[in-house]
Amino acid sequence: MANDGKITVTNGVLNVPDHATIPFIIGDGTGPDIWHAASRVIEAAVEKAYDGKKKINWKEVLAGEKAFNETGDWLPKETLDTIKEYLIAIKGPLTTPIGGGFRSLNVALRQELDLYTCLRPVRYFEGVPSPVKRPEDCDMVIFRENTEDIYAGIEYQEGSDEVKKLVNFLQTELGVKNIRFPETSGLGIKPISEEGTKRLVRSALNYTIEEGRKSLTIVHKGNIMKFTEGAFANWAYELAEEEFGDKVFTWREYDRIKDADGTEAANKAQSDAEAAGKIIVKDAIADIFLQQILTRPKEFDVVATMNLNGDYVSDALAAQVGGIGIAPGANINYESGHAIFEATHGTAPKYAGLDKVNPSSVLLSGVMMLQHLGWTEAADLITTSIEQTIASKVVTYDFARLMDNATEVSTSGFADALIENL
Ligand SMILES: NC(=O)C1=CN([C@@H]2O[C@H](COP(=O)(O)OP(=O)(O)OC[C@H]3O[C@@H](n4cnc5c(N)ncnc54)[C@H](OP(=O)(O)O)[C@@H]3O)[C@@H](O)[C@H]2O)C=CC1
Ligand SMILES: O=C(O)CCC(=O)C(=O)O
Ligand SMILES: [Mg+2]
Repeated sequence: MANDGKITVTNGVLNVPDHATIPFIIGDGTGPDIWHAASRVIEAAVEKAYDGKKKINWKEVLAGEKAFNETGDWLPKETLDTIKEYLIAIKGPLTTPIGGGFRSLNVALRQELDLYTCLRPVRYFEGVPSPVKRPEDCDMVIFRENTEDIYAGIEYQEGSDEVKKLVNFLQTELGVKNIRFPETSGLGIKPISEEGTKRLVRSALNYTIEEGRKSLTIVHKGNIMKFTEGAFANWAYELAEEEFGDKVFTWREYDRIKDADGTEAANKAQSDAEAAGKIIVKDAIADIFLQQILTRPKEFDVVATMNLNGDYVSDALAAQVGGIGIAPGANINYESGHAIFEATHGTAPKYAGLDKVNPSSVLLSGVMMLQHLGWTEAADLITTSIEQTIASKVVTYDFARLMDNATEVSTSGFADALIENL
């Protein structure tokens, strides 16, 4: 096989061979259940769309429990090297221990490969049971900054020498007086940078333009964390106005017009901008945002936010369209071309090996991957098949328990039904 099926990138554009080699991590817990189902559907869709002309050659790389059992290493260097070399990968979920133990392998992969955008589209599939009245109103795309924030892992344990030094430094050098219980505090540091913010917001605005979306909402808690979350909002607006000036109308612009010429002039400027097809760049404080995505979801479209907010928002929005069983995602560096596609959910360990959970999240992550490769025909076949299969009420347990007259199928049974409906 020429070039061993390697995908390459030239000036940000992918070169994808017809027989592409894609590394995959099978994942912990329910990872193998969903991977076996999803990979079968992807293979069948590619075969049907291209009649053998295009093909994916899966290349397994190890991480998590399987890696530890086989190599003694949770995230072997070979895995990182292979993904670096082959550019695009897909993975199942990996376990992270709580309150101690090793740091997240999922986060480590994103940091090692500098996959600064966590892209999580949230859309409704007709027939999926949802806790809200009009789930179809929720059609949002989350751009979550993926390398900074408290996920950088700069955290010191209560009682450690490091925390004592840091508390002492904060109190004596910086005059900090309000660590409420300095002897028994653990401390975490939250780095948010101008570069990190701007590259994320640039990717979100490029996407907004390319996909013909209408608005970008910057979600932050900048009233409380002024120099991290507040700075994120400021840099986001700055980037939007400096680099996308003729294509956007920002709420900062609105405020400037309002201050100079009054509310009526500002309202007119915004409606003129909307009529001209400009993207409205606005912001929302994270707490009210979590309320408004439920009460007025139509007002939100593309969303840009930091790592922790993005993690919470991802699961909250997934719930609105039927839950974490149908929530895909991708971790992308648009410049290097590196990308790892993965579901939003975790390992769901209580269901491991039961052939029970919904494979749609990792499968739709595969659909995102096919779109990213330009293999849109195969991607569309899978999307349509998921639509038809759910509409016929053939679903896994998570949907079946909330639907009347559903036919509950296993993970592999759902994959069979999807292949049948391709
Ligand atoms: N990117 C990654 O690899 C991620 C890894 N994790 C890790 O996963 C582990 C478990 O995390 P936890 O917080 O329990 O979250 P999980 O997402 O693993 O599971 C929580 C619940 O979500 C539902 N769920 C999850 N996956 C599916 C699916 N495929 N189909 C249907 N329902 C599903 C189940 O709900 P119900 O009980 O109602 O049936 C499950 O009990 C932790 O170690 C965590 O760190 C977490 C998130 C992302
Ligand atoms: O890495 C983990 O274990 C959890 C990460 C997570 O929840 C996410 O990225 O959505
Ligand atoms: Mg999460």
